[in-house]
Order: sequence, then structure tokens, then C-alpha cells
Amino acid sequence: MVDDSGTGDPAHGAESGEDAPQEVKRRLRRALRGARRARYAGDAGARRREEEASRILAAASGIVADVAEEVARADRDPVLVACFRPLPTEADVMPLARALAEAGAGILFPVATGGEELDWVLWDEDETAFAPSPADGFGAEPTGDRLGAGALATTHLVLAPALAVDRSGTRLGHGGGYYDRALAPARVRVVAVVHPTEVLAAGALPREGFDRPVAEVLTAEGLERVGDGTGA
Ligand SMILES: Nc1nc2c(c(=O)[nH]1)N(C=O)[C@@H](CNc1ccc(C(=O)N[C@@H](CCC(=O)O)C(=O)O)cc1)CN2
Ligand SMILES: Nc1ncnc2c1ncn2[C@@H]1O[C@H](COP(=O)(O)OP(=O)(O)OP(=O)(O)O)[C@@H](O)[C@H]1O
Repeated sequence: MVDDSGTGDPAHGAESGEDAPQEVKRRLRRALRGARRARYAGDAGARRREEEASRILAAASGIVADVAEEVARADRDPVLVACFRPLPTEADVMPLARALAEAGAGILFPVATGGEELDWVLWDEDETAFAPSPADGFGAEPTGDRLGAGALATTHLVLAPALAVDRSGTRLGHGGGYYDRALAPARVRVVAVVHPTEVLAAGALPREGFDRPVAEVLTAEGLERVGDGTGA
């Protein structure tokens, strides 16, 4: 039934497109990106980010211990962890990536394919060069053999970038849908990594059918379970 009452019924706004989830997400992304630039751009922002990177590493000690245990248990293929090469105003996960590599994990980074999917490259700290991605907005990405778009299905853990996460487990990314697509077929522990102010109240972010919830969120303030902690 079409609501033409003009009374402010939420269904009315949804039907006219005003509060469609994609529109709400767009507005939230704009605000969150602005807040990120204000807090993390420039010299003072870079210092804040660097100081937070060591606290992110400390907060992730349980993750590093879990991965080290998995490495000790696994007697065959390498234990893989997907990470991301942070853009200058994203939370800096590189010290954590190095710690996970030292614990014996193989670290994957996403690369653009030119299409709707991401591909994944295995990182070697001493050998792998990062070069600017040919795709807009992707930042630097590693050069090297590509493992294929399905690589997350074989990972032990995915550290996912986000602009924000809410306490029901909904993750808001940059809007490409890349992580939602990559995670759709993968039953894997997903930990989003964001700045402390980007962990929002449950329900603050709209969730659509294809949005893949996360089980945990990692910030400089700690590692927090969100939703029911299973990523459901
Ligand atoms: N460090 C890092 N690497 C990453 C990601 C990330 O979020 N962080 N990605 C995570 O997926 C992928 C790249 N993400 C991208 C996501 C969207 C757009 C993009 O062009 N977005 C549009 C629409 C944004 C909007 O609707 O607000 C745009 O900016 O015009 C580009 C890259 C892979 N690598
Ligand atoms: N599993 C999927 N299969 C096909 N298309 C998808 C899937 N998931 C998301 N999309 C498409 O991607 C678009 C962007 O999704 P969304 O706004 O949730 O991105 P995001 O989660 O912020 O971005 P990202 O995952 O790259 O960080 C959606 O409008 C949808 O059309």
C-alpha cells in the first residue's frame, strides 16, 4: 500500500527513496570520512594514528596467540590471515600484520581486478613491493601472484577495513561491496578494524541482505565482540 498521507510514516520516506539504505549509507560515509580527515590527517593526525597502531597491536595479543596456536596445530598448508594495506586515515594494522607474519601466518592483501571482485596476494615483508593500484580509491597494493577471488574461503581469519561498525555487527565499508562479495561464501572469523570513535550503537548502521555482519571489532581501545559474536 502506498502511504500518501505525508505524516512522516517511515514507510512513506522509504517509498519516496529518502531513507533508502543506500542513501543513509552514503550520508554516513560522508560524515565518517570527514571526521576521519579531521582527526587523522596532517602531522598531529599521523602521530595519533601511530600511537594508536601500537595500542591496536597490544589489543590484538589474543588474536596473535590464537594464530600462533593454529600455526602450531596445522601440519600442512600455511595458516592464512587476510589483512589490508591501510589508507593514510585508516587504522594502521601494519604492525599487527608483521606480528602475525612473525607468528608464522601467511598474510594476504587485497588487490583490484578491474571488476566487482577483489583478488588476493600473499605478502612477504622482505620481498613484496607495494605499488599504487590502477583502480581509483584502492591506495597501494602488493605486486605478486594472485590467488583468486575465492581465497578468503581458505583463510583462518579476516581483518576487514571499515568506516564504522555497530554493536549489532553491521559493518559499513567504502561502498564498493567488495568485502561483502568476498566474504559471502566464506565461513571465517571476521574482525573489522576501525578507529575507537567508529564503533557505534547497535542499529546505528543500516543492514541490507547482502551485508555480511562481523563477529568482532578491533580498535586501539580493545577487541570487542559485537552482535552475538558469531558474525550472524
Ligand atoms: N585499505 C583498504 N584497502 C582496500 C579497501 C579498503 O576499504 N581499505 N577496500 C574495501 O572494499 C577495497 C577497495 N575499496 C574501494 C571501495 C570503494 C571504492 C569506490 O570507488 N567507492 C565509490 C563509492 C563510495 C560511496 O558510495 O560513498 C567512490 O568512492 O566513488 C573504491 C575502493 C580493497 N582494498
Ligand atoms: N554478495 C554480493 N553480491 C553482489 N553484489 C553485492 C554483494 N554485496 C554487496 N553487493 C553490491 O555492492 C554494493 C555496495 O554494498 P555496500 O554499500 O554494503 O558496500 P560496503 O560494505 O560499504 O563496501 P565494501 O564491502 O567494499 O567495504 C551494493 O549496492 C550491492 O549492489
